[in-house]
Amino acid sequence: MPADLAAQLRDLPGWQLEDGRLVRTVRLESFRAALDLVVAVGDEAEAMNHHPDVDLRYDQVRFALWTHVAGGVTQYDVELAHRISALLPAG
Ligand SMILES: C[C@H](O)[C@H](O)[C@H]1CNC2=NC(N)=NC(=O)C2=N1
Repeated sequence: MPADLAAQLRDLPGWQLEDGRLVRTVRLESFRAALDLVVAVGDEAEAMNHHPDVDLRYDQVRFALWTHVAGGVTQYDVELAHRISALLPAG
């Protein structure tokens, strides 16, 4: 767990720490938009070799980020959260 995670969370609006995971749920305009987001996040995950837990339900996607080998949240998860946030529709 990064020592300054609380401070870093201030730069990650919409994300919260839940049961040792960095979590965010987003609602998109359609299933297709949600699916496209999941694919785009997948591309980032593959580029980082760091993968989210994804729960896709119609137009809603929940991302839960944690580092398997560490059993909790690390800087990799903070970085992936920023990349996911950057992929979200504005507003
Ligand atoms: C072998 C492979 O590099 C590892 O399993 C990677 C893959 N993606 C990963 N993703 C996440 N979230 N945590 C990990 O520890 C992790 N490890």
